[in-house]
Amino acid sequence: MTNVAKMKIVAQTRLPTQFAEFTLVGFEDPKGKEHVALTLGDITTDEPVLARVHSECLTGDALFSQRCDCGPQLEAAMRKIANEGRGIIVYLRQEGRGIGLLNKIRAYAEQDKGLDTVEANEILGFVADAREYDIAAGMLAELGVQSIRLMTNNPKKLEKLAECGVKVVERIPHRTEGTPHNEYYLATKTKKFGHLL
Ligand SMILES: Nc1nc2c(ncn2[C@@H]2O[C@H](COP(=O)(O)OP(=O)(O)OP(=O)(O)O)[C@@H](O)[C@H]2O)c(=O)[nH]1
Ligand SMILES: [Zn+2]
Repeated sequence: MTNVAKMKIVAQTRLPTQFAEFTLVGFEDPKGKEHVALTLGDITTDEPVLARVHSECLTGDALFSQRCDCGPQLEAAMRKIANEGRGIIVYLRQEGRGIGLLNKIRAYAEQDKGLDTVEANEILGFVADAREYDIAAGMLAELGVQSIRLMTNNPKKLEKLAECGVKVVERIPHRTEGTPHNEYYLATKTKKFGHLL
């Protein structure tokens, strides 16, 4: 298959959370970068697996930032998977849409001056979205996942995963409640990235 990164499972363990006890699987990609998947139940059968492919957002996922919707989206995904008793979260370490944490902070600083999220990336010399999904495809393949029902609002993500050979049988809308701080960000995602919000 093309566009599938060779992913190595390095270790795995139980991960008890308030939602369910997941299995946490630690991966290393061909460049030595670390990624994780959270799995619940048997995800190797031919029944499509409820899935979230989540790109790292330290500010949203861990620091409760209200500039974006990442934290609530991650939490909602864990909750939905727990309710079904089966699913997977592929957690990709492509912070800041692939530009890294410090550059994302630089981009936020540009947004503080009035630019939108796309213009801020561009003024810093980056493309609007540098993310790749070959690593997600490699993780899903390594874990024996055959097809997924993907929680996302991002049509580009569906396209890119399909290009990497991931069989997405259904898109499940994954909206969260906005805050006064992320209203403009979500509007820009709709306008410039075509997010279905
Ligand atoms: N460069 C940059 N990255 C951002 C910004 N806000 C959020 N991110 C990153 O964007 C990624 C999340 O992407 P989103 O566009 O929110 O959502 P998505 O994953 O494309 O789509 P959904 O599946 O619908 O959530 C994470 O890696 C965040 O760190 C920003 O203003 N600038
Ligand atoms: Zn975020």
